Amino acid sequence: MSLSSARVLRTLLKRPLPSTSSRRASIHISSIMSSSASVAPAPAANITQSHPPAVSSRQSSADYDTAYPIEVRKYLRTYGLTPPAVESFETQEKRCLQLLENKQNPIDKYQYLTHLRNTNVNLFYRLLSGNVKEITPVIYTPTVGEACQRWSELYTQPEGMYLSFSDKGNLHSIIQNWPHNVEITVVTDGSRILGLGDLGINGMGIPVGKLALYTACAGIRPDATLPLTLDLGTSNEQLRNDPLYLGSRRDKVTADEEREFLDELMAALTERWPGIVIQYEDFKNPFPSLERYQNTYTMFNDDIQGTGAVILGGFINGVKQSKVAAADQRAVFFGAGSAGVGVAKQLVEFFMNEGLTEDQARKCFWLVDSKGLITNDRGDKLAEHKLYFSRDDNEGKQYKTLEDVIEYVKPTILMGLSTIGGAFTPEIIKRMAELNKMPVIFPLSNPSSKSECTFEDAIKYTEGRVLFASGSPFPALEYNGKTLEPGQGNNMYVFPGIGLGAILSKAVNVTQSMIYASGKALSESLLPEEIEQNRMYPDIRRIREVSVVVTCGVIRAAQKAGVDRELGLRNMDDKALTEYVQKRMYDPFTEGKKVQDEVKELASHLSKL
Ligand SMILES: NC(=O)C1=CN([C@@H]2O[C@H](COP(=O)(O)OP(=O)(O)OC[C@H]3O[C@@H](n4cnc5c(N)ncnc54)[C@H](OP(=O)(O)O)[C@@H]3O)[C@@H](O)[C@H]2O)C=CC1
Ligand SMILES: CC(=O)C(=O)O
Ligand SMILES: [Mg+2]
Repeated sequence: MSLSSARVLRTLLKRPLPSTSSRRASIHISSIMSSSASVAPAPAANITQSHPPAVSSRQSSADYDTAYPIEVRKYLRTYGLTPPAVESFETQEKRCLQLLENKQNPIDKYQYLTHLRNTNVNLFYRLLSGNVKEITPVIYTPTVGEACQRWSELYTQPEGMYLSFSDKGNLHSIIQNWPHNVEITVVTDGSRILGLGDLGINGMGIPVGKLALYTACAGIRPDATLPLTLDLGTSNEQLRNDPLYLGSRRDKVTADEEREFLDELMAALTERWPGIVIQYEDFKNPFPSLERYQNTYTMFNDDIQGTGAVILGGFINGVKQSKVAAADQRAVFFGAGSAGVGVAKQLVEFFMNEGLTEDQARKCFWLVDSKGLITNDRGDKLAEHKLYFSRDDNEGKQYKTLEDVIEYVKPTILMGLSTIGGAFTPEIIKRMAELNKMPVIFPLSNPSSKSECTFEDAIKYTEGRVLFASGSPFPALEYNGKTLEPGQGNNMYVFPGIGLGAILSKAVNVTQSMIYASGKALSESLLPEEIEQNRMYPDIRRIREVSVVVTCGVIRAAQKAGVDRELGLRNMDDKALTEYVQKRMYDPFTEGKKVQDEVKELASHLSKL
């Protein structure tokens, strides 16, 4: 494309471009009119002057794809900036997989993948989509746990926004610095990162990882995602004393200060990007913010609600195998925090749908925290979120250890959301196997080091009869001549579909019915052969098609609740809705093709002049 065409192109581009975004147009025009590598429209004036350069380059990194044909490189003005060969996707993938394999440890692999995402975003997502089972454990749990623990040590570039408590009063203005239009953000204050405790702003790895899954699993465009970390101080003294720590060295703000900050944040985000979906993640006490914002903003809490939905999905399929009726279920939850209570509440709703009254359903649950079984007469002041499940039928007796609780309750279900690795000892697992034909044992704490037991132990000590799902992945096992696949009860099966469903339906709120629908849709996404294999969760390699099913379920629930604003979707039958969702998903395999089509179309316009 010659420079003399620039004026003609400028006239042409006053019209909307045929296929790709105006972003592409701005790259093209700016790259032709000047030699600067400008990417995004300038932000409004604000107190911070410039964009972080690495963020900008991350968002334009697709332009340096070695799969682009020569004419596309010329169009993008990247000709000569990449090696001459025009590569197939297969060759690119081969190199990436080789490089990954040659890295000795998980964190090196994590760093390589971060680099790849920042230098060729479409290739990163092609690689991830084609190897989701192998790569998810590197960019998400368990490796993301270590990445967060070492974030300050390993830091090389910004990958999202950091907002500090000292920025209060200016959040609206600072948010204008983000150079892209955002459809979804994942926000954390780092105060409970997986089961690893308060990691302060080092928790940024979680929004980055979750949003990468949003793109890979639900096809939300990478540049429409905003990883957001709130620097509200940290209770982690070791971090505050670490010379490399990149956050404020102050103690955690008070609950009142946090609320004021979040009020301003929520208003600022929605003012800049009306309709933005806001996912809360890994806050130490997320109940107040969920309560406060769920009816006012398009937001949800992944640890309470997403986890509840994903366990609901697997549990519905587990019950079909164990055939234990709702009325006969007795569930012991080891851990009564956001995830424990979130999951228990979701299962209460399921038991009610199975015919129990709310009180009957609630009575099927015994929750255990760091002080033992939660009862009304335990003698301590219970946190608000524990009250609903607090028992009043313990006849004055207190049960302090998990073993004691198991002997008392004789459970059919044992859930682990405690952050205590190895808490389900061989004795506990064996006891569950004595009590049940098919015990449900879900060690759901993350990362793997915090899992309450391994898949191997669960199989060994139940003689292969366990219905098992863990939060972090475990390898498959050979047992009695059969290959057994562990279930992965991780909210990654549902949050991408909850987010995409909320975006596409333009939901004003994320209702409880939408959350429930996501779990229900997940349970219905199993293929006949997966049911045949007694799986509770679909093969993770199908996560993209599963996310479409979940998204459709969420959209239908939004319509039923009347919170949708994209009314056109109401008239679509299920097939049309599925196709609509699929069409709206970013596909890293066809991105390059779109640019090629654009080049062809422009060339054809020019030839007619
Ligand atoms: N699989 C998945 O998709 C998900 C997994 N998780 C995982 O679940 C775990 C918990 O998360 P979350 O609920 O948000 O965390 P919280 O900090 O909110 O809750 C942790 C709970 O575990 C209890 N606990 C801590 N130590 C012990 C102990 N020694 N014995 C018994 N109970 C104990 C705590 O007790 P107390 O209340 O007394 O402090 C608390 O009730 C994390 O590891 C997280 O990674 C979370 C979300 C999703
Ligand atoms: C999976 C997840 O959200 C967690 O462990 O916190
Ligand atoms: Mg979480």
